[in-house]
Amino acid sequence: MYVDLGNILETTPGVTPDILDRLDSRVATAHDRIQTGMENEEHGYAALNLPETVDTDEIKTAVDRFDDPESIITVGIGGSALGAATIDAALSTPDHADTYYLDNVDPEAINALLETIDLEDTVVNVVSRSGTTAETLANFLVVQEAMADADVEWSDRTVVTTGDEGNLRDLADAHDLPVLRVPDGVPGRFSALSTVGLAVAALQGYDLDAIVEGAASEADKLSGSLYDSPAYAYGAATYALAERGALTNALMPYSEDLEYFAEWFAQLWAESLGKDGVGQTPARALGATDQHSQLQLYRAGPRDKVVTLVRPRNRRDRQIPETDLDGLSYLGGSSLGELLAAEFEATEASLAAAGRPNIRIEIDRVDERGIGELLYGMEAACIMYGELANVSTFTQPAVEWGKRAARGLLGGGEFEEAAAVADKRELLIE
Ligand SMILES: O=P(O)(O)OC[C@H]1O[C@H](O)[C@H](O)[C@@H](O)[C@@H]1O
Repeated sequence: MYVDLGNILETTPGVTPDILDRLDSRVATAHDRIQTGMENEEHGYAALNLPETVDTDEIKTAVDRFDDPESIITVGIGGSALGAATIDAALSTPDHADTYYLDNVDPEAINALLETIDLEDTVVNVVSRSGTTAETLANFLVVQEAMADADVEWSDRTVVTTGDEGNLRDLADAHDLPVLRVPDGVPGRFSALSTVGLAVAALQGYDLDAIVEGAASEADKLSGSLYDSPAYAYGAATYALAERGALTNALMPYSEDLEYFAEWFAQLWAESLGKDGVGQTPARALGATDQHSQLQLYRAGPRDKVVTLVRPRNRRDRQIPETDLDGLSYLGGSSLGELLAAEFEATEASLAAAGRPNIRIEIDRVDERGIGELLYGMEAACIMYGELANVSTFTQPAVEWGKRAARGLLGGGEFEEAAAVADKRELLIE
């Protein structure tokens, strides 16, 4: 992964080489803390050990029994869906299995899927770290029933990824389902490089070891200086920018294959860093498409953003046919890749000219190695940001409140505080 901070120095008042140099001594201290956490396998920090600890053979063996399915349904939410979906979206081609992610409980969407899919040729991949998430368990019960109704032996078509306890573990034990274990100390949003994120990749036949090698190459670059570690450079720079008012981080991949990566990044950044009244709001954009929709705001709206542009340095290309249409001759002889590169650089220039900070992130290619680099690099960046901002990166108490509230409102437990707040919604305008 390559991180180019060039434009933030030119565009952001107060972010000077001098500031980065001073920040670098704090990066060194934070790196020591991170290393201690990794060595002691502390909760959260243990995720950065995954390139060394993940057992790819275990994952491949667990899914071996499923022979080339037509479809894969992943039932999971948040960190239990986004990592797998990001890897899959980056690597999938039309000859792979169709993949679906039940990460919502919208009955219309689930009915539509279950009514059209061939359940006999489907593998169900159920993922929940806690094993207790209401949405995931509800969706799994629905899928299980649909399979039984279609005379499909659901227990032969299901693989579970979960922890040692919880409803999902009980269910797996009761039906003798194959179980992949969620490693200790790895929070959901940092679990893409574990059993949680790699089971779909294994089912699809992607090269798990190359994903892990990509991640390991970023791990090798973690050091006590932001100038030597692209991941730390990104974490430290976005922190410095947030301190100077860049409270939104618009992540804009110039690659359709990386569109989902922006979704994954949004959870990582929002849940990890949004604490104690601080944080940086992730926004999702896609280049070049959103140049024609969101760029106006990023260049001319409030000065409260940094734009992160992401692209592969190499990709398969396609020539644009020559044309003699008036005014279009400039396209002839170019390729779509060249046009996309010009759009990317034009966006950087356009933001910089308006004094808007932007950071460039590149990988060599969107392949197994590249996606491993990006996932690991951004996780390390996030942890570095969290250390500098002094937030508890690995907790999500605000989400827990909502989970308990939903359960309480459904009658699954007392939570009077939520009921009292819900009852106060009386300002109905019709
Ligand atoms: O994997 P699970 O335990 O089902 O959790 C799924 C998701 O639940 C919550 O919303 C947490 O805030 C997320 O961080 C987590 O990824």
